[in-house]
Amino acid sequence: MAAAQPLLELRDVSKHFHGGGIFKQGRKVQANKQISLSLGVRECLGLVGESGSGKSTLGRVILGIEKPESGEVFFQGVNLYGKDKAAIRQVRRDLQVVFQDCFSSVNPRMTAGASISEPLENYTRLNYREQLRTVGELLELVGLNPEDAYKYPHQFSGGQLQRVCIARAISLRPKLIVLDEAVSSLDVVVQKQILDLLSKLREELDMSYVFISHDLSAVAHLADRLAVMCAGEIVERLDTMEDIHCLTHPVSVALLDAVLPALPENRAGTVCDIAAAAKTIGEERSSHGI
Ligand SMILES: Nc1ncnc2c1ncn2[C@@H]1O[C@H](COP(=O)(O)OP(=O)(O)OP(=O)(O)O)[C@@H](O)[C@H]1O
Repeated sequence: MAAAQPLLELRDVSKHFHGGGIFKQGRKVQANKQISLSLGVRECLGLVGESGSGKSTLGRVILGIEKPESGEVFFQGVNLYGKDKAAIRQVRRDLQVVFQDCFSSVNPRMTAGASISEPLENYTRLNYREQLRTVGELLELVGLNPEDAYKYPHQFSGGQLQRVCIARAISLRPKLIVLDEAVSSLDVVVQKQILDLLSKLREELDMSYVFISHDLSAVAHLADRLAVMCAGEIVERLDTMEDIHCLTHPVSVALLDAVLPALPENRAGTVCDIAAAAKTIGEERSSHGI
């Protein structure tokens, strides 16, 4: 029997940029170098690495908005940079994104309801009443009230506005969401709430995530698998987060070292102890109500 087709598959993807301006003339930056990966239905891949390692570029490549020089990106079997534009448009609605900065992700002059409705207007033929009802349901799904549809971005807290952005991202019931540092600008309490929300929505709506972050503790909370990036390449992979203590690449170890255990009694100081703490940090946060 043939193996099930992965939801997302990258084959040998490479992307570089040429530095512009008088200070960077001709300098070539290899943002992604021969990256291959695949992702199944309802899976969450954590993509970690230090700043500039190419995570966000890879996220844009996966979203179909940053054409690589070489390699192929298949989503639901469709080559996102191929010739079949109709098929690409069809699968694009199943591919959404949530960015770090929720305030710049929405139009400050548009109500939350109008922002959430945008994808519905582009891709569906819902009438006004149906849109109103759908927006209300989406707001409830992300833990807000239907009346919040009439509020403007400045009337929300950062965590609430990120919920609005998540409501917009799930409005078309996508199959895959790229979460690009989606919780990084939030304080730890709100981070935990949004991670729990994302976890719940993944179950309820059968979605997959590519979760881009530099914070291994947040990734450990949500991801099933891990890819560590350095200088445009994937330098280490984990097929299960249970093995987080087995990471060996210097970048992985540095990321583990950057995870401070939440409680003083767990600060034993070795990389292995910190790895264990990274794995359990979500439980600690939960048990202490944060
Ligand atoms: N549009 C662009 N033009 C030129 N260089 C770019 C462009 N986008 C990204 N780069 C460069 O590509 C490299 C990878 O950047 P990218 O934003 O993908 O890294 P990152 O791992 O997401 O970093 P961070 O965690 O800081 O967001 C960097 O050296 C960056 O300067």
